[in-house]
Amino acid sequence: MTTIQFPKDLKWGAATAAYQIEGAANKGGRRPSIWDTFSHTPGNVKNGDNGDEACDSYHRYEEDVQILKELGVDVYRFSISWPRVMKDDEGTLNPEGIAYYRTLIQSLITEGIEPIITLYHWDLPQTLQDIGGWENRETVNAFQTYAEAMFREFGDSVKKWITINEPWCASFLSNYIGVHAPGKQDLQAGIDVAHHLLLAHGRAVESFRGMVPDGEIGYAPNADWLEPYSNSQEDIDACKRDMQWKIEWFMDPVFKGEYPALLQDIFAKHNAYVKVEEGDLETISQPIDFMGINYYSGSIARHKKDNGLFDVEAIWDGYDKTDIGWPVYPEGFYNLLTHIHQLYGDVPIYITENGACYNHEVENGMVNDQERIDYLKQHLTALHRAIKSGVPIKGYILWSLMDNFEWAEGYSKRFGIVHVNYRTFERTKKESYYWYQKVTHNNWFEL
Ligand SMILES: N=NNCCOCCOc1ccc(-c2cn(C[C@@H]3NC[C@@H](O)[C@H]3O)nn2)cc1
Repeated sequence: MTTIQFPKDLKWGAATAAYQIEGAANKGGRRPSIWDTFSHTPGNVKNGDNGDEACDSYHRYEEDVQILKELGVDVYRFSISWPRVMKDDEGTLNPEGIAYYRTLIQSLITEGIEPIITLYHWDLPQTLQDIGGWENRETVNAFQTYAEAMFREFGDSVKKWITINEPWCASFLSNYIGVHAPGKQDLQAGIDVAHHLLLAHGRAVESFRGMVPDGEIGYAPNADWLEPYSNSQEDIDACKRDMQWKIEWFMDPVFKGEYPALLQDIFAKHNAYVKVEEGDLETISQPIDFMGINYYSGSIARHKKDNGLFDVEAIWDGYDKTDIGWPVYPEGFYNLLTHIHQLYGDVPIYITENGACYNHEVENGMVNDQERIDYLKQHLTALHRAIKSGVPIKGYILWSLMDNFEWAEGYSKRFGIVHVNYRTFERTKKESYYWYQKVTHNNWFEL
């Protein structure tokens, strides 16, 4: 048997996000977010699902903290619901919301689990969307006000912070492709939102340096990996264009202080331009302490003329697929991490999301999700290979602790290592939970 042994200081974690697990959407003074509006609009979310109740973690957080404690993780990554903690967009706190997160944070620390807070995990207050949302530069100011309030309230006990989760999803998937909230299909809107998300990231980092001097802050881009189908320049260039859309478009501004020219030229062909104001890139590119990487899947891909923005076509035939239909592609994880290391050097990296959708149900009190264990083994092996290649990986945070509201897929797609019964909210630890529990305790696993 082969064992995969990780560095002793690697942090093990699990992740969730507010709108996906909390529920209590209209309780405790929470205001509506764009995902409340989007999910309550017929046709946007599978089966008409919404986050009104979700996993009811707002009321069941004590049980969830115990599940985390038994899991043996070092860190728990969760997000703060902006509309739950801010009464308005001018900085007025909602005491009930603040109290909820203070209790959650203290519960985690009491159990020896380090909290990692994500400030923006897509649940923008609807009141800001009503003035244009992230397309409006005013939302950047409101985000900085919110971030400063959170640093003031929780910076004494929380030392690791993530500004923006998956800016590609929150900008292009949501405002150009249109499958996530607010559901626009406008390339210029996607570019404007992406720029303002990066600017909001930079503003929060600026505030953080003065307010939490002993803390660490980063952000969490997502990327997949596209491997050229052939060594033709056409296929190589097609893959490069699509990957730049997730990697360079969101990392060059932060680490190089510029947007990639290749994509700016492509966007210009569609009369879409990034509108950078004086000082924006200086704000965006100030140093951060780590980068989160969210990876799920990838595939080979090839040039296909007039296909989408980048004349590229992913080829998913022949791959094992998860239950959300994405190829199982662990080599892409290794390729992505070493590629990012080559591009940006020794920026410390946390894997802030990696996991798989398998929709097993409870049978005789257990959930046999061997496919998820196999996915995790393959991807942790790829991670181990990347670490051995010199990529500075500081932690692995599994998506997700529990089944939850998977955005436009609703509750039809289960990513958790803990099963959730959405009628009773009963939690059932899956076989993958027990497998991961051994990894977090031993820091190695057997292939
Ligand atoms: N590339 N072009 N696509 C064109 C067609 O896209 C159609 C749909 O696309 C996508 C792409 C990506 C995702 C996605 C979901 N998660 C999982 C969540 N991560 C944050 C956390 O909350 C998890 O729930 N990560 N990524 C969904 C849909």
